[in-house]
Amino acid sequence: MAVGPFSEQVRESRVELVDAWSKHVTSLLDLLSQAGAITEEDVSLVRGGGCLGDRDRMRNLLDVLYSRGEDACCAFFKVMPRVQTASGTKNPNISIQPNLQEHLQRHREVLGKEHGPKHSGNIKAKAPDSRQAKPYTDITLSKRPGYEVHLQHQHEAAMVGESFRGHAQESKGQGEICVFREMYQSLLAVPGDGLTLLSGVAGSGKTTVVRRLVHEWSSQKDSKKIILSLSFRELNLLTEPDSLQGLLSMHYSHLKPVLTEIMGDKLERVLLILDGLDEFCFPLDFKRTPKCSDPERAMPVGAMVVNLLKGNLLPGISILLTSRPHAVSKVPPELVNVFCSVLGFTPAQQQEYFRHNCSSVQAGAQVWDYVSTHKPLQLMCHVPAFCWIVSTALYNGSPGLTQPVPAADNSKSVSEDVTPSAPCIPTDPSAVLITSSVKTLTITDIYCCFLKSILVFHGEGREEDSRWRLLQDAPRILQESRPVLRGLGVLAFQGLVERRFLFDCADLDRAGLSLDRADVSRGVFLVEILKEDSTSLTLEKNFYFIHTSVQEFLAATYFVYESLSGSDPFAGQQPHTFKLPPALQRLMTSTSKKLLGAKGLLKRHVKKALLWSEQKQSGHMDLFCRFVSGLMVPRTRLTLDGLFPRTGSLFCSSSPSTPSTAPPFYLSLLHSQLQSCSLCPERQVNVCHCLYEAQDSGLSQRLQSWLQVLAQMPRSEHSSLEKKDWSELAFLLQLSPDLDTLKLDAQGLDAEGLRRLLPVLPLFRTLSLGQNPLGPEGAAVLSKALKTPACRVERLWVVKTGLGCEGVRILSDTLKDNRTVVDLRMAINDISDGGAGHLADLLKTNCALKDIRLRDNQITDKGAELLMDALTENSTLQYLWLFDNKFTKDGVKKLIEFSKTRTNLEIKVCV
Ligand SMILES: Nc1ncnc2c1ncn2[C@@H]1O[C@H](COP(=O)(O)OP(=O)(O)OP(=O)(O)O)[C@@H](O)[C@H]1O
Repeated sequence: MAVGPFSEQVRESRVELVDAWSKHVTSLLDLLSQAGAITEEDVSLVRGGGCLGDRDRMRNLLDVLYSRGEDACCAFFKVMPRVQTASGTKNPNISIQPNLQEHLQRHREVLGKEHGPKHSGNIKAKAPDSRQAKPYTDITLSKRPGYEVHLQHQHEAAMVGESFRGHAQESKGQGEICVFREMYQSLLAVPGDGLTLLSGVAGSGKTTVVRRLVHEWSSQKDSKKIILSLSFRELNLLTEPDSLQGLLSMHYSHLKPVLTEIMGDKLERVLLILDGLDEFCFPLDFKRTPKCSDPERAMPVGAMVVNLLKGNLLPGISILLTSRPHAVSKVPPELVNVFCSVLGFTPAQQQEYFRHNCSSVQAGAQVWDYVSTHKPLQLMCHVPAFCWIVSTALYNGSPGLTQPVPAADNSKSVSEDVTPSAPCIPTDPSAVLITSSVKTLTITDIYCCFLKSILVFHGEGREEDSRWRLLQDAPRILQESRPVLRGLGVLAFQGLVERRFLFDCADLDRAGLSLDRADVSRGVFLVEILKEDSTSLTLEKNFYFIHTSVQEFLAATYFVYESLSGSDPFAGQQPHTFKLPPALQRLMTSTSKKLLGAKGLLKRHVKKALLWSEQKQSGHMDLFCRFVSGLMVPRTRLTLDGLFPRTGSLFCSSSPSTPSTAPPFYLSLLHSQLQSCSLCPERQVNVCHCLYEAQDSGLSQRLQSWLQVLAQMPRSEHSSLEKKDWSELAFLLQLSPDLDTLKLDAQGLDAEGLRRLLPVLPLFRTLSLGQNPLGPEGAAVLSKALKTPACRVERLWVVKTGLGCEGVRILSDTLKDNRTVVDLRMAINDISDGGAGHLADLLKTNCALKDIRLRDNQITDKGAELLMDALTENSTLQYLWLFDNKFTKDGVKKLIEFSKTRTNLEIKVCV
């Protein structure tokens, strides 16, 4: 039985509680049993056969609650306000600590316990030794006044590491780099900063920052700040209007007696944390929500949040709001005082993370060595949640991931009598991964190993077994896990289709995942994959996958499993459309199976999945498709041997060994998707990620050729780039965090090619794209890149790119709002006086450009006049190159004279 603050309060306030609540004992019993906090047996025990009075029944109830522990006592305090509202009685003061300081001390203790450091998902993690005493690895953040939004239509996994690119060189315009301690100090300062918005991709550590902040504050007795912390996941459960006062007193019942005092004259001391805006399912209408400044007035929870963020409710408090990037734009920029981004772990912090979170220093070093030599992996490891997934996968080591390496003698004999597909097993499992580089590592490989390691090593009663015995037994364990994995897959897939990330007990039941069943190892597994959402605002249990990428992986596992088994993964997944009766559904499936055959059906399903993701331009299916592509590789599936049905010679009749690429039909499906011009650039890059996961054999050669192009090396005879697919280059560039300059002069790059590079164009400081047929359409693409809020382009070199007057017009319009480009080179573009006029308009408002080069552009004296006129209003331009244009002698003279009048401006012209 867990004793905590609520149990203590039940014990200590026994007399007051009996006095005040005996007359409500029947309602309390009803609500507590509905909430599952007490059992039927408890209820009859409390009633005592019907002959007891209210006070005795109340005493019995308190005894039962105390014996049931902290959760039951907490439930008791939560149902109290409901009884109170229903009966209309005034709340009896149950406080035993009338003094504000004592209440705040108690509050600190409660929050401190709730926000204590948690070990990552592994419930069987060993007790931390002295090396692991540090529960958090420091994380890198950036901080700046104001607001920043990210590229839309991009899966957040694709944005991983992008923020670091900008900061590697300097932090100009991107905010200053800081660490947790600085953020902690500014958030706990009195008075505070108003609204601080903390943005970061999934798993980047926002909630961990919140936990650490609250935990450290709880032990700082002299802190003047009073922290109140709520998560949007909890707020989602408030379907009925409520007042802020009601909400807080329900959430923090121990603060109830002093809430009015806190909300009265202590507002500048309050820090309200609202965690996970992206999960909030109610609309936030900042324009039309009625203003409300009364904390006692009931309103829908969306209106409450709007009024809090606008400062109508509790004016003067500080707020820390956390969100994934895609939801940041829900908040109007003018309300945000400080914008922080979680950049994640730097390589040094990753190394430190592995040192502290692997079972030994040596294991940590090996994992780091491996990660640091695999760029795609290292890029993903900027995100702490990936570090955990990667270290679990790598450390536990699944030999299925790689080819066998020469095994130690003693292990060789062991491996020989394992299943035929099991590879040799060396003495140290991690060594398999660390030493072998036979197979390219994909993200799917990592997730397969992660899942296998949890299933095989983390089950109840497995710790005594040797790792080798367990690995030998893995196919059996995986086969036995099929039902539970299928259930998780159904849940994950359905959630993905409906964009749902929180599931209730009914969802779990429908997926056959009832947690009540007495299957211990299955329970343990579920606990590691599905986290219970310990909401304190209602008593309903909710669950979410430990990380969204794990949900996406399990959805893909389910999808591929069903497709390989000849079933339709989409069956029953269209809740809003007409559903066939199950018998008819089965009949149709078996008929199409006969007509199409297993191979035809599989083709049909994967095609549908790819098309489906293509239609979801939001990108939320990107990672799912990557995993499906990875799992189409028979060798990758081998890591989860025992789980997938054996497809025999379905797609690999000619191959005696397990194929290490996806079947040809699948690869050609991806290639034809890549050719499609209707796909948006981000989706096209994702198709390349899919090709990478599917182990397309030509991809690595083509990437090598792209590297030669980037290095401006003469194309080798054996170059595999007969036809350039610019999406592949965009893919390659996404994996290259160190690139600062994109130099693609004279590469035949046209507007369509440039469009495919769009996701990466804004990331570079120098874009050198001269001598390419870009034309005005290309200028329009560049314009989109320059409009991206995260744009870093400083030097835009588009010499001889066929821009013409129209292209210059498009670029000039965009540059009016751009603050990053300082150097614009557009010689030999035939821009004429019309183009010069557009640039002149630009110069009247732009304060960033320092250098413009316009050699050989058919500009006459008229164009020169327009430019000089505009330059009288511009004080930032330092160089204007006008060689080889069509000026008269008079025109040249005027330009030189004008230049002399400007000390900071040099105009170059042929004399
Ligand atoms: N500073 C840290 N030190 C060690 N581990 C960390 C740190 N930050 C995050 N982690 C690990 O990453 C996991 C995910 O972190 P967290 O839940 O804080 O991310 P998040 O940004 O809130 O994600 P989401 O947007 O999905 O809610 C944690 O469970 C923990 O294992």
